[in-house]
Amino acid sequence: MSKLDTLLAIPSLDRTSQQQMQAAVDGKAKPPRALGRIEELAVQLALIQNKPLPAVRRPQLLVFAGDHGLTSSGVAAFPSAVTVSMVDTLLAGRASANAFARVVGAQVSVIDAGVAADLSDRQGLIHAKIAMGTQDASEHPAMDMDQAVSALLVGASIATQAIANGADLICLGEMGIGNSSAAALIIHRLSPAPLQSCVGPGAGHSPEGLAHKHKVLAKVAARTEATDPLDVLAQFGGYEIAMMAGALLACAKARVAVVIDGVICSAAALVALRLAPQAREYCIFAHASVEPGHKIIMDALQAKPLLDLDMRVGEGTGALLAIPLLQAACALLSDVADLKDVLEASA
Ligand SMILES: O=C(O)c1ccc[n+]([C@@H]2O[C@H](COP(=O)([O-])O)[C@@H](O)[C@H]2O)c1
Ligand SMILES: Cc1cc2nc[nH]c2cc1C
Repeated sequence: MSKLDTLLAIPSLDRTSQQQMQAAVDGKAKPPRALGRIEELAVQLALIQNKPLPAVRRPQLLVFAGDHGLTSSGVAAFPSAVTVSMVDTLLAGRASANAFARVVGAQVSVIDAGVAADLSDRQGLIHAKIAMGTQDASEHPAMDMDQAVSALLVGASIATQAIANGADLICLGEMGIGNSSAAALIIHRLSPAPLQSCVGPGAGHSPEGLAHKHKVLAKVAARTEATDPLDVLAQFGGYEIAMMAGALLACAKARVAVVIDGVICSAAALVALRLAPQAREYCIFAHASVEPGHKIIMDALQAKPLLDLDMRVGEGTGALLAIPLLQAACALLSDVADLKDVLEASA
C-alpha cells in the first residue's frame, strides 16, 4: 500500500453510540432540540472523540502558506510578496488570526508549504516548502503529481504531529496571494459548476480586475479537462491547498474534529473529500465566506456553515470563531442538568 493509500484508508465514523448520545442531549434541561445546531455538534463531537463527554481544551490552528505562479498573469489585486509579509505578520502574532486565536485560546502554527521566497531564517515557522511557489497554471500544471502527493503527505504529517503534541481540535487556515484563483478552478472541476459562477474578487478586485481574472481562469481551465481530484489538485494548485487537504485526512484518521475556514480551505476540503468521502463526518464547516465559490462547495458537500459574518480574510479566522460554539456543545453534555431532575423538582 502506498503512503497515500494508507492516508486515504479512513474508517467511517462509528455511530454505535449515536442513539445513546442523542438521548443524552435530548435529556438535558431544555425544551427538545431547543439548542438547535449546538446539539448536533455535541453528538458529532461525542462520536468523533468516542466519549460521552467530549472536550475541546487544546485547539490548534495550522496556517499553511504558499504562492501561485498564476499571479504572473495578473489574477490577484495584491502582489505575491504580500504572502511573505503576512507570514512574517503571523509569526509576529500580529495577524487577524493571531488576535482571534488569543481570544479563543488557540495555538497557532504557521507552515511554509510553498512560499516563493527563502524563509529558512524564519524562527517559529514550520519549514515544509515543496517548491518556491507553483508553476504558472496558465502554461503548465501548477505542480507535478509527485509534488502534489508529497504536499498531501506533508500536510497530513504536520496535523498528525500537532495531534501527537496534544491538540484535541485542528483548525485549518491559509495565506497565499492568488489562491482564490486556484480554489475557483478546483471548485469548478470538482463540484462541478460553471467556472464563471466559481470566480469572485478574492482579496479584492476592481470590476476590470475581476473581468481579467475571469478571462485568465477560462484560459487555464481550457488547458486541461482534468476531473480526477488528484489531477485537479496538481493542475491548479497550490501547495497550501494540498497540505490542508492532507491535514484534514490525517485528522479524520486520528478521530480528531477538523474545522474548515473559508473558500480556499473549503476547496481543499472538497479535494480531500473527493479522495476519501468518509472523512466528511469529521469536518466542521465554520463560516460562509462571501466568495461565491463557497456556497457551491457547501451545496456539493451538503454542508451548512455555522456562522455567516460576511468574512473573506482566510488565515483560519472563521475557523477560530467556531471554537466557542464547539466548546459550548461540549459544555452542554458536561455541565447541563437533566430535564427529568428539573421536572421532578417542579412536580
Ligand atoms: O477565506 C476566504 O474565504 C477568502 C476569500 C478571499 C480571499 N481570501 C484570502 O485572500 C488571498 C487570496 O485572494 P487572491 O485575490 O489573492 O486570490 C488568500 O491569502 C486568502 O487567504 C480568503
Ligand atoms: C493583507 C492580506 C492579509 C491576508 N490574510 C489572508 N489573506 C490575505 C490577503 C491580504 C492581501
